[in-house]
Amino acid sequence: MINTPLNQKLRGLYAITDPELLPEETLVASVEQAILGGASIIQYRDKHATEVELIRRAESLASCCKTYQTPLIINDRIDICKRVNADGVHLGQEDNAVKAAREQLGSAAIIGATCHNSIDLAEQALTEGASYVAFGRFFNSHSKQHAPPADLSILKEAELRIRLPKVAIGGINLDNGQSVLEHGADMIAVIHALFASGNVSINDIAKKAAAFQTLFNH
Ligand SMILES: Cc1ncc(COP(=O)(O)OP(=O)(O)O)c(N)n1
Ligand SMILES: Cc1nc(C(=O)O)sc1CCOP(=O)(O)O
Ligand SMILES: [Mg+2]
Repeated sequence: MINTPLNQKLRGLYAITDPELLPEETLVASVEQAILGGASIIQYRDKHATEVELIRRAESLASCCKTYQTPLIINDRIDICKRVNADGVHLGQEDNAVKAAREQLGSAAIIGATCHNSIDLAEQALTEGASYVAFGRFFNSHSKQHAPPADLSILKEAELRIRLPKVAIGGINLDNGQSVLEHGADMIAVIHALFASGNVSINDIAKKAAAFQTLFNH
């Protein structure tokens, strides 16, 4: 396993941003609420921003996350991670992506890999130097409806075979989160159930994050 002091944080609620739910005006304040509620790790995920917007938003988030000593992961973009001095990247199934990221970001970076429903992909990610493996989607997802489905049993299988923290993602909410943890997830990654509106106020994000974090105490 990669030995970073941040490894101790690879457990708990993994909050992922979404530009539709969190426009730039509310992005940092919303993420701050998630952190205050107890989120352990933040991912900046933004598929539609321009280069300038990506850098500006990632810089703002990096500054906020640094204040709270909460790791910031950048989705897809090693270059943006380097540019804003974030803690790591999350990568999909591009060829050798994890290996390239490890080479470019060094041994202290947190590098996550999407493994869908596959132990083989997780083994490959481990070999290439990943810090954690992500499985999903476990439930219907508002944020990525066509992500490949996964079965909760993959988490138990990974527990036996992959010596890395395991993230579960896809449609996770306060009702099904406990079952995901019971199957062996170390982190639950959430967009919609944490950041979707229906919030009476921004403070509700902190309350929801705290409720997710409570699941880890059982
Ligand atoms: C924690 C976490 N797990 C999975 C994903 C999905 O990554 P990917 O398959 O590359 O898809 P996009 O997020 O890029 O659409 C993730 N971002 N984070
Ligand atoms: C970004 C992403 N990746 C997934 C995968 O299965 O790889 S599911 C997903 C969306 C997660 O958002 P929500 O909590 O709103 O379902
Ligand atoms: Mg990706």
